[in-house]
Amino acid sequence: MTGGLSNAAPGAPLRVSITRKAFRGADGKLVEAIAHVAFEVPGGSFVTLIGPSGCGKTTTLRIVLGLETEFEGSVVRPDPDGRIAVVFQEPRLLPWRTVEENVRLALPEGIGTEDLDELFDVLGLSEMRSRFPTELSLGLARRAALARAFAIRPSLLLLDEPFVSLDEMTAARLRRLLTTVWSARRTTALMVTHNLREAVQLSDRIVFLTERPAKIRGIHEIKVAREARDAEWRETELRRLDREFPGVL
Ligand SMILES: Nc1ncnc2c1ncn2[C@@H]1O[C@H](COP(=O)(O)OP(=O)(O)OP(=O)(O)O)[C@@H](O)[C@H]1O
Repeated sequence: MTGGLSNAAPGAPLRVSITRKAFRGADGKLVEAIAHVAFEVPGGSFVTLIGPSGCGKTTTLRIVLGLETEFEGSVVRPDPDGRIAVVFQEPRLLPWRTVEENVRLALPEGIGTEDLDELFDVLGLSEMRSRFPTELSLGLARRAALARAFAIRPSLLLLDEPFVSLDEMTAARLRRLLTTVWSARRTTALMVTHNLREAVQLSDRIVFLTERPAKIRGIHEIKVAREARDAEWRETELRRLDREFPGVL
């Protein structure tokens, strides 16, 4: 069955309600990926999906993106004319283009390049604009991928484990940069991660999923302002979530 994918009014939430998604495996058997996953991402907020490996997180993002159309349920996107930006686990930059060219190539018609200076500056990429992706560390390449995503002024931003396989210091720096750039260019964002620390630092809402086939295990709201989430607050919050959702931390 093909699920509904439509666009709501600008500023509206992203509404996801997937009542079933199954894949046919190579052996012909059906693999149930998602049993029932329903949540909202309020307009201009940052929501994280967290759950065990293989539980259906990327599949949920692919459904929101419109790449998977065979599912039961509905997805209502926030903006009828809006652009969607995606940041994948791998930066996916064109190796034969410079950092700046990679970003410019993503710009749709009607989006000027005048504020790219500010974007590169915020992301600490000003000196890297004319470098090629092979000349960048993985951390810098991830920053370039963030620049490319924010440059198009998306009304919906999807992030699929954007900081996986980085050392903790680099990942922490990137999380801070993401918070800064997202605060400056606020958009409705949905991120997938395995990392509860990351979720606690970045999110307004965390959606916990069960093992495959994914169901909602619980939804946790974070009302504390990001700038007030210091190390002590984060540790207390993590302990609280670890008690409520054992095994995630
Ligand atoms: N195209 C496909 N064909 C068959 N099975 C698939 C396909 N895509 C995903 N699956 C299966 O669906 C389930 C959910 O996959 P998905 O990639 O969404 O999980 P995930 O939660 O993102 O995993 P991870 O955290 O490891 O990235 C897995 O069992 C996976 O093997």
